[in-house]
Amino acid sequence: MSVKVSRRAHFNAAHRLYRKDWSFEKNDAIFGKCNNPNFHGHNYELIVSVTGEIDEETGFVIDVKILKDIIKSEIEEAFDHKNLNLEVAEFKDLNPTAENIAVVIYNKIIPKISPSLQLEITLYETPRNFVTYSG
Ligand SMILES: Nc1nc2c(c(=O)[nH]1)N=C([C@H](O)[C@H](O)COP(=O)(O)OP(=O)(O)OP(=O)(O)O)CN2
Ligand SMILES: [Zn+2]
Repeated sequence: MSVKVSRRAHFNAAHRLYRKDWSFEKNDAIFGKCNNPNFHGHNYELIVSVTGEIDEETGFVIDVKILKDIIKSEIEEAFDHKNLNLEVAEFKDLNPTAENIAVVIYNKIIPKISPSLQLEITLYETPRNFVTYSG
């Protein structure tokens, strides 16, 4: 019996969408107000979902306390109240779009959970814009 277990989390972060190898004009044409050189911020809402078989002894797919601690150490402590472009190594040369942030989050969490479990990341950049990545 396969069940999906989810944990919500959130972090606030600043970012700028642009490419260093493009002119300001080209970045402006592609990324518009998201290319503001002074950055802008979002209240990111994160849903981390883990799917797998229920353990017969515990009744858990994964203990949500373990999931909570992984999200805290791997994501919240690394991203919350940070400038993603300037302060988070993964985005030094990677545009911090919602898509790329979701992939980075997936890659940080996947080594911390059992290989028998499937991981899915849903990231809301705004209440209306969200992405989902599952490897
Ligand atoms: N595919 C993507 N498109 C956009 C991304 C992204 O990460 N992936 N990001 C942005 C901006 O960073 C930002 O999210 C845009 O915000 P905004 O347009 O203000 O979004 P809202 O939902 O608040 O806007 P509405 O006014 O409600 O439409 C842009 N594109
Ligand atoms: Zn933005």
